Amino acid sequence: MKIGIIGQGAIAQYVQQQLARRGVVPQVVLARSAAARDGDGIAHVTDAADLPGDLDLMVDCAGHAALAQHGPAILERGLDLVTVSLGALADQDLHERLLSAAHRGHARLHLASGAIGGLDCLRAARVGGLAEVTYIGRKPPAGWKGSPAEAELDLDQLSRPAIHFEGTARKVAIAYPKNANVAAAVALAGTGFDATRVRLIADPAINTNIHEIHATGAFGSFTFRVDGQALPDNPRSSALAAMSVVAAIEQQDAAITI
Ligand SMILES: NC(=O)C1=CN([C@@H]2O[C@H](COP(=O)(O)OP(=O)(O)OC[C@H]3O[C@@H](n4cnc5c(N)ncnc54)[C@H](OP(=O)(O)O)[C@@H]3O)[C@@H](O)[C@H]2O)C=CC1
Ligand SMILES: O=C([O-])CC(=O)C(=O)O
Repeated sequence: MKIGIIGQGAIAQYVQQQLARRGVVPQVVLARSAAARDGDGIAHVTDAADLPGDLDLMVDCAGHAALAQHGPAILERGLDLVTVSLGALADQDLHERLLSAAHRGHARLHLASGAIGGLDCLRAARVGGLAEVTYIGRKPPAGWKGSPAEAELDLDQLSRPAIHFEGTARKVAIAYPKNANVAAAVALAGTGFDATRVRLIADPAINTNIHEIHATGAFGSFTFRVDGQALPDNPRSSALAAMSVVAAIEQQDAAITI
């Protein structure tokens, strides 16, 4: 597969390392600057129009702004796109633009599962009717740096768990673009952005990113919890999110998928 990657941060680097283990070197990186990293030897471009014509897949590891900036043009030229920036779809206008670009280009936008699991259960349960879905995200204070939690709490002085957001998945996905893509994943697999309830907690007693789903419906009830290790280069982002991108790439090439 000929792959291009958007971004060169913590997730993108993990993905590149894992691809290298599988003998795959990305053809191109779409970045904010065309200057290649020392020794990476990969072409860098800053505009989707400059991507090589023979790519099989683009992979967004760069966040909401990058998906909004490049996603529609990539899909419109007929290139499938894997993204980890699911929360961007809470913006209805962008959602529409991505959808119509995908239709026009006969391309697909694949949403990586990210730092959470259990989305298959929600997707199936939705068929019979979901009554209530709640997502609770809990991270150490450092994991909320650079988010609206800083305006609610003194993250450096926290001595007990503190809630800094309660509301809908739509609100949180837009307000916390670097931290609440998981809420968007739960919403998109389950009851949607406006019906999914979300609570975010900064907890000084933990050192993992803990994500929980509680769902009830015609199927019965379901609880999911993951204690995720953060990526060494970014305490905000769980390693599982980067792993899910690699898993999504592997699915694109597989004859049998799960
Ligand atoms: N679905 C999920 O569960 C999760 C999703 N995420 C999403 O993934 C994103 C990336 O995470 P992570 O790698 O840890 O973050 P980092 O901050 O480590 O890296 C972000 C990278 O994206 C690049 N970037 C930002 N905007 C653009 C743009 N417009 N065009 C091209 N590149 C751009 C940055 O470029 P530069 O170097 O120039 O700053 C940087 O290389 C998060 O912002 C979040 O939205 C994160 C964790 C979990
Ligand atoms: O990586 C995580 O634990 C979750 C995250 O940042 C997000 O949902 O955007």
